[in-house]
Amino acid sequence: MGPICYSESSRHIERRRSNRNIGPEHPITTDNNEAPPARQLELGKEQRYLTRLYQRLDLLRERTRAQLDGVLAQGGGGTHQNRSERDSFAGMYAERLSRLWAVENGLCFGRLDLTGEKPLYIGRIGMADDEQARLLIDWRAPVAQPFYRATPASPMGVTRRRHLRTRDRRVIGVDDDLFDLDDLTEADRATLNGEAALLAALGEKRTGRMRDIVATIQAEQDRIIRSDLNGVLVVQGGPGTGKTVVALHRAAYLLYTHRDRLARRGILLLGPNPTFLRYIEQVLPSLGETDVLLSTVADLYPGVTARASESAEAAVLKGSARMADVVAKAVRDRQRMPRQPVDIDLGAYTLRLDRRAFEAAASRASRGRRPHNQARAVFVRHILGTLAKQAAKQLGRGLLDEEELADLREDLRTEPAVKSALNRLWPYLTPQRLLIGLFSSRERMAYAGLSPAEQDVLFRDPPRGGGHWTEADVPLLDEAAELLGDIDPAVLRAAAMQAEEDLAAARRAEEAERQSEIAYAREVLELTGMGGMVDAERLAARHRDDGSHLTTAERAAADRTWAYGHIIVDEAQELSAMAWRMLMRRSPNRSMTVVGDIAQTGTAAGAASWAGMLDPHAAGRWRVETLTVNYRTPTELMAVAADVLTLVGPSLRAPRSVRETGVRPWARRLDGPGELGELVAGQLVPGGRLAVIVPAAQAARLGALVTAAVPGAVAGPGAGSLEAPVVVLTVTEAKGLEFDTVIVAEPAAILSGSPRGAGDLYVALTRATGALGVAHTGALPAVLSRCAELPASRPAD
Ligand SMILES: Nc1ncnc2c1ncn2[C@@H]1O[C@H](COP(=O)(O)OP(=O)(O)OP(=O)(O)O)[C@@H](O)[C@H]1O
Repeated sequence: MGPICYSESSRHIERRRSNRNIGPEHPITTDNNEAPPARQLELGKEQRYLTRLYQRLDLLRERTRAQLDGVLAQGGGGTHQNRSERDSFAGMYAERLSRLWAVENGLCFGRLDLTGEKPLYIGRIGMADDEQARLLIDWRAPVAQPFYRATPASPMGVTRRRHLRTRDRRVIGVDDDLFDLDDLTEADRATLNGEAALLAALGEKRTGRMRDIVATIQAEQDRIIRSDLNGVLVVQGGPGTGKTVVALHRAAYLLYTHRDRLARRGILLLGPNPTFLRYIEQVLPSLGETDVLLSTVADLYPGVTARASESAEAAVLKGSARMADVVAKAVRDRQRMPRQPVDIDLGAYTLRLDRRAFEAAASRASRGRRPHNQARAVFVRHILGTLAKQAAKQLGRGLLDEEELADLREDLRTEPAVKSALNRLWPYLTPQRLLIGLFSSRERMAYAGLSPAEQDVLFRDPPRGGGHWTEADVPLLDEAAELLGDIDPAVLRAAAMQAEEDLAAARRAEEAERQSEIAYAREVLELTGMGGMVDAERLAARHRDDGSHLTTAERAAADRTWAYGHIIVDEAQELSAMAWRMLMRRSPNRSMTVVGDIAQTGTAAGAASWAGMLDPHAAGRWRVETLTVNYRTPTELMAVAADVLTLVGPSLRAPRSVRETGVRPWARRLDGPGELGELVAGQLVPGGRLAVIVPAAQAARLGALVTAAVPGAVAGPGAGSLEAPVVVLTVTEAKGLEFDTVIVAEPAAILSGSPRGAGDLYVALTRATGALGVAHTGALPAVLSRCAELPASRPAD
């Protein structure tokens, strides 16, 4: 037994293989499709099966909807327990229903024929009939594994792997890989062509949103998706090797396989920026999984939205590991005795706190490594004790018994002068207040160990309003929160009561929120087809009450100390040492998938090696898997990118591309930047998406030129950027994304724009799935000499 070999076509296949660099692990397949009647017969058979599956899906949806309706119809009355039981049933049915709706497209995409067994159909979810006979196998189930892993060398009992291509509810194609030559029938010959599914998927126009690849996962990717949950798995791979998409499928796989553990603790998926999260956000729902928290470092600290920008120098310094020590010292600075003793004027008499009294209280407070805000209670108790004794003496009351001293202590506690002295000596601190105080005082920065030059980089006046936090501040806030601990809720409540105006404003906001929830509930009802059956206002009210309805992801997002069941980090090479510390606190069990490419590191605070970033936290507990095949960028484009990669590191190797287009990348010299708009307009392909990737320093100017010249073009990563036919982005903004056509503008400025300029240019050149061009006003960098320089006004044919 072995892979099929037609005399004529095998040579053809070998040629296709070397062209597309598909490895020997792939079964040999042909695109011999000449047997229409036999092929039609196969299509008809598969259509009948698919129709049956959709009928079953419709039935399950109807049943689930009836169950949900039944629970909701019971209303909101009864005991608390009744209500909470009903809520959890309603939540369960609603989730099941949305899962059943999510799998409409591509419900079933494969069939596995195994020796001596009935064929298994593989799809997005598992389904059985009322007698519990399997109709469809979830792609994540162990029995589905051969669909992705079987090779001629190791067929895993598979005789045939069939890819079903469907549109809406119709079968439009079947492509087979055969592993058994013995029983080759006429029908088999008509459907052989296993690579077709992959190549068809890769050749499709991009929509601006990442799609799932569940039908065409490749063996090396499948191994990563199903890799063990424990420990840190690093997935290293060049651009376009599927790291992101594999990470997303791994999240879906882990939720399926370890649902109990992960449903409680949740999965966090960290991406580089909000645009990237929007780009990938549809993949998990299309796999039927909605309860994964997608976030960026900038959004990981509850209550802070870090969008301000700062110099690269400041970001690098804030990201360095020694900032942990700086923050710790900044906290200790707030527990220091002033140079002079503190006099507390109580009108009738004056109390004095000297160094001895302070140090005795401070050393008691610091025992047991309590966080600052909790230690404050011990400090205050001690100081009040000292002051009470002094007061007794001054009042001439001599020795007091314990009870009298306690009364005196309590009296002193409420004295404004005492309160104010205590607040100076050991203030309640929020992380925000600590950092603002640190960066606006050279004296405090010096105490925390920052040199005068570093103080110049970090100094900033205390901010007037919100919106001043940067991404690099977030791990520092988190670090500070660890050392400070929570503030006593009673203290917080008292402070909140004083803020009456805020409360009134909050009430008004709440009413607005209520209205928007009702509007949202209406939309949900329409979308799920439940309108008419359930009242939107009642549904909204249900979801407003006490938070018990929140999903795991929502609860985790609001809790800084949440420990996730698993964390997936994409573009992980960009994370600073301080960001890793923050993440590791959220992953005490060190169950993580870390996805990235050291060669694409753009930020100076990012990784130079995985060991450098992971050894401090998970020495001996991380393993590396490498992806080697580029599914995005055609060979011709990758050749240009590979030249640039040698500037990043002479020993680095670009991944091999799975396909070629026959179109060479071009370069076009512009007489002035003003020509850029016209050039871009000439490259538009109907229905295709084009990105112009520009140096950060010229983003505003070039963005304006392109948007003025091309209708519908968008500059920057804001709303609508993913859907626009043309978008102008910097390299940082384009990281992780892909487009049909890419034009890299002013590559020399990208190269010289940062210490990691070569890495940036490499990233920019590898964003295209189809065509690549370079537009330059100065000389073309020598490293891009492989591009065909176009003298004429028409850039490429
Ligand atoms: N097995 C597959 N079947 C179909 N498409 C695939 C497959 N693997 C990857 N792709 C496609 O290749 C493209 C690149 O994938 P992805 O963005 O995950 O790569 P990446 O390694 O994260 O790239 P980068 O590091 O450049 O951001 C995507 O369009 C993805 O859908």
